[in-house]
Amino acid sequence: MAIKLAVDNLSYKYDQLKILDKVNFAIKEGEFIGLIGPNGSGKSTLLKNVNSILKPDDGKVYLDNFDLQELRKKKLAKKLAVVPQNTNVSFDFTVKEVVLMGRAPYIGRFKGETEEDYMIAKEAMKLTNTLQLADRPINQLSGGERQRVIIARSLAQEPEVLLLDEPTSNLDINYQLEIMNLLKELNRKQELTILIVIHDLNLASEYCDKLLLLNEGNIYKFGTPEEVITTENIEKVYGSKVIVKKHYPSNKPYVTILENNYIPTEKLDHKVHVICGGGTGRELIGDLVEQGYQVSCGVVNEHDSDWEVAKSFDVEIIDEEPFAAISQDSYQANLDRIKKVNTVVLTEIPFGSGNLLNLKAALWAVENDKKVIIINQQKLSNRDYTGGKGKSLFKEILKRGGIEVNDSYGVLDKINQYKDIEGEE
Ligand SMILES: Nc1ncnc2c1ncn2[C@@H]1O[C@H](COP(=O)(O)OP(=O)(O)OP(=O)(O)O)[C@@H](O)[C@H]1O
Repeated sequence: MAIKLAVDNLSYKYDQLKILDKVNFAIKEGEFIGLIGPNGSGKSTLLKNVNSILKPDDGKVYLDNFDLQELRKKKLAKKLAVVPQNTNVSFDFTVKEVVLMGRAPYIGRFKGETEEDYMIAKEAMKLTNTLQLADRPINQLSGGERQRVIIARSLAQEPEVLLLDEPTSNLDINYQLEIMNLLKELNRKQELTILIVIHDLNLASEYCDKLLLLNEGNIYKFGTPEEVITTENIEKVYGSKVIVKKHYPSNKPYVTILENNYIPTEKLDHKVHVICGGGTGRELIGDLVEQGYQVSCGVVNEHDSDWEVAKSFDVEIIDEEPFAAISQDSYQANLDRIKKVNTVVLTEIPFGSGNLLNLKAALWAVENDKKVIIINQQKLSNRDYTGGKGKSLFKEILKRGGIEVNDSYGVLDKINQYKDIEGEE
């Protein structure tokens, strides 16, 4: 795909205050890019530079390899449309009139709108579900309705690139999804290239091909949602504790923000050890910590995503070097930890020769009268790469009293029951 929009070494200052500092990125034709970042990180300023409302102090923006500053306004408006953050319209135009304004770059001097202009405006209203509002004065509409009308106006421009500055901020959840679905459809069917400022990280992750994460006027990361929305990136840039899981069924990253005050300072007496790895324990570790349990986990490889989450919660970790098989020492350390806890949880880890000792640790736990809860929704046969050794250990754990549950909610239910029984004893 050809490069549609390129930002080359762009810097921008408001008075003497540097807001954007040597920003570089390129968007290919037909890409759907989300511009994310904390308040004040420079997203709107970047969009205004791309849209030529602001003139860069340094660097250039290229649209189809043409310097944007050199393009005549009408020509630019046929290629690039903007949905601004503020959708107030100063005069009391009707919706139909506002949408027709999108046709301005196509209407010759001293000429009126043609039949074709009306047809295109009507189509834009149909797409944005605003046709029924056509004769209403725009200033009497709700914020969400007005926002959809402004999107209709920009579609009437028949642009190749659409820039949107938080178009979903005033919308209720249904309209947010409706707008994002509409944008996705325009992007896929008409190959509209989209750059959208969006605060909701989960919407951004779900809908955008790539995300551009801004931090203090610099690009912190530009890549696929999987590359950008990681616990580490989000915590660094936004400064809040988060859990990043995969969202079902899209498998895109999904962020849950954990306020610090969600983590109880007083811990419960009940200790839980999570045998996990490869991201299978992330969600559960977060939930257990939030509920106040004393949590440990292992054996996990350093920098594995479970390890990252455990680290961010100061959970005790029995760890192994990155990508290394579990050593006897780590296995023993895992058993030593298990001796001290009330409950052991085995998550849905795929098993290979490198981590079979984690299954053995779960078996050891149940043989030593620990309560062992096993998350087992995905068939073991789909995640056993040990030629049957894993399966027989697994059967043994069940035979000796391991309790199966479907997911982390099931685990929390069981542990809450155990904790209450202990409290009564
Ligand atoms: N017209 C202006 N004059 C002076 N400073 C400005 C102006 N507009 C924005 N700024 C400052 O520039 C910085 C970046 O603002 P910008 O609006 O680009 O951030 P943003 O990432 O879009 O923020 P938000 O998420 O809050 O919309 C902020 O510190 C802001 O106060």
